[in-house]
Amino acid sequence: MLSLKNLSKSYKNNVALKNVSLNISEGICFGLIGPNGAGKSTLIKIIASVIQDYSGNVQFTNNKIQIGYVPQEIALEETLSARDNLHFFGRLYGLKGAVLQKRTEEVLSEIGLTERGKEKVKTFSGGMKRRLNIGCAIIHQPRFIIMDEPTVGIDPQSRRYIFNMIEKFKSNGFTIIYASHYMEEIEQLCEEAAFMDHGKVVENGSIEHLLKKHAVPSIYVKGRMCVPDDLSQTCSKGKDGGYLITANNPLAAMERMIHFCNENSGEIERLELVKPKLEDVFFSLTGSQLRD
Ligand SMILES: Nc1ncnc2c1ncn2[C@@H]1O[C@H](COP(=O)(O)OP(=O)(O)OP(=O)(O)O)[C@@H](O)[C@H]1O
Repeated sequence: MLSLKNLSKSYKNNVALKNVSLNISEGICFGLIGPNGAGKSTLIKIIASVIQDYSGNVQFTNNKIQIGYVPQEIALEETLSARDNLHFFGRLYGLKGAVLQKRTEEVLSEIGLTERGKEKVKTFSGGMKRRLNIGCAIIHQPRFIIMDEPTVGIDPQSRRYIFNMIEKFKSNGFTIIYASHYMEEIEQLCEEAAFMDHGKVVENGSIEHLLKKHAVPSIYVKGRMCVPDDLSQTCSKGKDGGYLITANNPLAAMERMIHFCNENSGEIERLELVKPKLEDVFFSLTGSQLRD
């Protein structure tokens, strides 16, 4: 367990974190979500010990736990090869000799760069750099991996590759903290998440709990028909000329639509349940006002 208690951090007059407390269980992927400037990177840097002048307490149950930190900005030496970058980071973590050689080859294979190991990083695509950035963070085999927006600016293939790596980390019992703006990534990868805004945790819990508490399901209906008065209050225009109706009991709303249509000789072309999304939770908790 990682326990964060009353973490606060200011950059001169700018308050980045205000009394953040969280418990993060081991063996899960924990998502950090929030608009620009919410404080996610600051929190991550405190956990990774990159920032040390803060108030509050960071406590790991296992004091000897090793951390791998994947920073938001790619931190590689462009003029060196992938292999030499891995060597460099491995040596920083105290690896040497045959162990360092073995780990370097293992990591190159894990990040799909064995064939390109000799090439200079400056010739790499965004996806290759992101994968190598992760490789440098796991060279010392940490069981706790912190990733700050690791899929920014990459193609779907590299993203899929990184997701598969994360699934493998999870099946090996590793703990991952994953910050992202991409809500569908958090939904797909994480068991639990915290929403941050203006330096505070505004909500946290399991993804299921967050969706249940903050997002209302909807139904989508399209056809030659009207919407009954009792559903029209929560009805808005959907795509392709259909209607989106939010309803706490979507199955009852679907039944109501079918009956109403039958009674009024309408015709339904499409009727679907629209599952609530984490994005709905995000806007419900943080609003839609721009942050810059
Ligand atoms: N080195 C710094 N000096 C001054 N202010 C900073 C510094 N780093 C962050 N801040 C400020 O602290 C606040 C929190 O920033 P932080 O980078 O932690 O947020 P974030 O949620 O990670 O944002 P983003 O999604 O844009 O990466 C912001 O107001 C930011 O401008």
